[in-house]
Amino acid sequence: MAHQALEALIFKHKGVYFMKDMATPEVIDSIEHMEVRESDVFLVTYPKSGTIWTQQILSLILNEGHRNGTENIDNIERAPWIEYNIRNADFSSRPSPRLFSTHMPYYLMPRDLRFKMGKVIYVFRNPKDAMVSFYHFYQMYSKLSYPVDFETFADVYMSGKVIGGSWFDHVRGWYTHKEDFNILFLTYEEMKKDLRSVVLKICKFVDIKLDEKAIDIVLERATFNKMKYDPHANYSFLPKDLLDQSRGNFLRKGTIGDWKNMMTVAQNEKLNQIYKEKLGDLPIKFFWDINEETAS
Ligand SMILES: Nc1ncnc2c1ncn2[C@@H]1O[C@H](COP(=O)(O)OS(=O)(=O)O)[C@@H](OP(=O)(O)O)[C@H]1O
Repeated sequence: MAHQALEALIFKHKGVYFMKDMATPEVIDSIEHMEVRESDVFLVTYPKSGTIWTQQILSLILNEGHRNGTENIDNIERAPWIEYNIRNADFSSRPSPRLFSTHMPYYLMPRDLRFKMGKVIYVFRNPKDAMVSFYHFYQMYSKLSYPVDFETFADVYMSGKVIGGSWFDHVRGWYTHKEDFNILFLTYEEMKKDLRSVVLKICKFVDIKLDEKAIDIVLERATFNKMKYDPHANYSFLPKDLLDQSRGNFLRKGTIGDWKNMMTVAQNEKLNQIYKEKLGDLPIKFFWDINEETAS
């Protein structure tokens, strides 16, 4: 029953799951033909992997008005989702450089990106923390008629029947097709460990030169505590009938290793096994705990 409640929120299209009532197969299919500009930046993530954090960083890097607080633009408007265009933004009339967000797999992206037009920033997070964050997100998701327990959620997540599909397929797909795109890979964990280096990497990738003072402002405004209370960044602007943040916060804990407080030994072993089967051959390393010195 609880499994059914979760599955009722999504629909499957071309091998991956989307939020019901928020996207249609026609819109998703049309994205392939979207015209891409050289200066476009597509932020791609599996859900709960650092999307809104990176949206904030990119908004700060690309817009002086965002850094000095003179503009009044929500990050969802600045970096609209291409598959969930809830504010009906007219993508073609947006000034450059345009910024877009998406949770889509590589094979549904605009075709022009394959010709190395535009830039892709792919941020991924270890699958255990992404799962725990996702579980808490579902508690706030207003379309879910009653709370789902963690055991059920972990089951559904590991089978990939959640928004965005399987974490394992998403990461594998993007990682093994990276040569097809002009792409920068980042991890949530490296952002946590050394945000300055990540911000410098992003600046280089998007070809923006900022002085030290501007970099410091980006770092300061992208901290967890600053973002938690920044109405342009914390997604409090989402309608309550979509996400009810009185039941939790989008900016919840913002750390590495919270999975240890939630997952049972059996769940952890099961996830490790799936990881080994699906990604064991790839040279990907993660920090699984905030105190780890080197990724494993
Ligand atoms: N500034 C900053 N620092 C550290 N962590 C941050 C920050 N901003 C967002 N977050 C954490 O990112 C998690 C939400 O992921 P997403 O933004 O990808 O969610 S979504 O896919 O767009 O729904 C969610 O993780 P959890 O706290 O583990 O739930 C957020 O807290």
